[in-house]
Amino acid sequence: MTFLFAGHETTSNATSWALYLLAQHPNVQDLLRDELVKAFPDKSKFNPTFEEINSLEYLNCVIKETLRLYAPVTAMRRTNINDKMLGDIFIPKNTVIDIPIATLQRLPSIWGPTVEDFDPTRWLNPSLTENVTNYNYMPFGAGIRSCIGNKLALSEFKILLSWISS
Ligand code: HEM
Repeated sequence: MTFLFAGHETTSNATSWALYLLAQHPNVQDLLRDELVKAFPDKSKFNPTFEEINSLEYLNCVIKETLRLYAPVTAMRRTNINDKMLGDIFIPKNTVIDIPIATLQRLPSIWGPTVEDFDPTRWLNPSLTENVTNYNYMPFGAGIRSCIGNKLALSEFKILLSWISS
């Protein structure tokens, strides 16, 4: 049941947003299609391996940027089990902490003035991603309870999008 709920809605939601963004940005769609047609010239033989689908740089950027702007899981909740200092803030034991994934992924202080833009190439530009870490870009969560289906989801998402876009 967990796999059904955690694995179905999230990936279908991400794919829908990717298609919406591609429809809004035909230039991105063209660049993606160019990469796909080059990698898989004969669509009737489209059956990529894990390595092949993950070697596509622009596709990877489109996926990362979609998950940044429209994180399917918008927030996570944790309860700290011990008293803790976070910088100079004291967090007492048993405090419920919300981790706002979607907000972190749209903070101008991290992503700069183009934060609201759908710009897959930001992932190729170190000056636009220099402040990005696993703790402010985390569509699959972070730490030991992060998404167990991460790699499966990314492969599924990439294959679906490639099939539709090529
Ligand atoms: C784009 C697709 C997906 C996204 C964005 C996503 C995101 C996440 C996030 C953020 C968490 C942590 C939630 C929390 O701790 O409150 C999580 C946990 C989890 N995900 Fe995913 N997920 C995706 C796809 C999948 C798939 C395909 C599966 C399985 C087939 C899956 C199975 C799980 C499971 C079992 C957990 C709980 C792990 C644990 O508590 O140790 N997810 N996911």
